[in-house]
Order: sequence, then structure tokens, then C-alpha cells
Amino acid sequence: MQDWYQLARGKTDHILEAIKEQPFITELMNGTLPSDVFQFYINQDAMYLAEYKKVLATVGVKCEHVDDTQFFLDSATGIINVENALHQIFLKDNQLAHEPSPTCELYTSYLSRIVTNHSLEEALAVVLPCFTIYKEIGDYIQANQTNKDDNTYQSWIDTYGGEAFAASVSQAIAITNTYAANASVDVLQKMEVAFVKASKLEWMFWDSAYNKEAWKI
Ligand SMILES: Cc1ncc(CN)c(N)n1
Repeated sequence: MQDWYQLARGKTDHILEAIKEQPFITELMNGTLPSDVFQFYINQDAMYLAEYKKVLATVGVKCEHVDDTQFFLDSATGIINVENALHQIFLKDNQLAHEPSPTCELYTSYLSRIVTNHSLEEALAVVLPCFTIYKEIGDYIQANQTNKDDNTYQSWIDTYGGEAFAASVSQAIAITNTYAANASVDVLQKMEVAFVKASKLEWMFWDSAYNKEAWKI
């Protein structure tokens, strides 16, 4: 029998395929992504992660089992520290923006709303695509690129395609599956909605970076 993650992941096949085809991802893989686009992305991502860190800590506090709490608190500090270090490599101080794009604002606000006002199960489901999609895309790029020795963005690619990230992704999936195993049909339905919506927001985040999305007014 399929576990919750396998079922939810199945509902997002089209989103994963669409992400792989995004110009942001194909150009990142080829090493041809314009540096101003990557700068825009990394800058927005730094603002995203500052909020995501708080969201993960909140999920950790809500967990019933101490090991799960520990995992999310460790993730809030450990993973994010790795990503912040990565940002230091790429982020140019003189090109910093301080206003989140509409999509960055939408994604972080959505995460925060679900984690604060909804069930623990939905909170687990909504934070999961941030782990699983980056893992899948990191693996996908590593498996398909032909320029590992000559890609400006290799350290970014290797962060998400690497073993350390894989271990935390597996743990996040396992914890979510455990809580889903005891959830009602109604809660399972809501978990799926949250997982699919956050997956769409991952697609939108790369799309908004590629187009250097601005506020319309
Ligand atoms: C928007 C976004 N989503 C996910 C990740 C991977 N933690 C990230 N750095 N940025």
C-alpha cells in the first residue's frame, strides 16, 4: 500500500515535470542562467528562508514527539545555516533588495497561515515540498548535467543533490507519514491541498525569479 507521501507526490507529478522544464532550471543546469536572474532568486530566497526558519520552528514546537520537535528545530537552524552560507557565496551586497516579491510574500504568508492556524498534520504537509522538491530537482540536475566541472552554480546544485540534504528530506517525509497514518479522512484531504498548493508555490517561486517579478504598483 502507498504511504501518504507517495499518494500526495503522485498528485504533483505535473508540477514536478513543469518545474524541470522551467527556463530557470534548464539554464541553471546548463550554467547559462544570467547572473542578475540568479542574484534576484538568491536575494528573494534569503528573505524566504528567514520566514521559513520561523515556520519550521513553529512546526517543531507543535509536534507531539520530542524527536520530531528536535528534527524541526535542528532543521530550522542546521539546514538554513547551510543555505545561508551558500547565499554568502552568491549574494552580492551591492545588489541587495529588501522587499519580498509578490510570490515570495504569498508563499511565506501561506506557510505561516497554515502552520499557525491549522492542524499539525497540515503544517507538516505544507512545509514538505520545500524539502522534497529541492531534493528532486537537485538530483535531477546532477543526473542530467554534462558540465559538473564547469558550472558557476555547481555549489547550489550539490547542496540539494547531496547526501546530507537527502537524509533530512527522508526524515521529514517519515515524520509526516507517521502523523498521516492516524489522521481522519478530512485531515488527509486538507494535507493534500496544502502539499499541492505549496508545490505550486515552489513552481511560482522559480518563475517569479526568472521574470524578476515586481509589484505592479
Ligand atoms: C523557495 C525555496 N524552497 C525550498 C528551498 C529549499 N530549502 C529553498 N531554499 N527555497
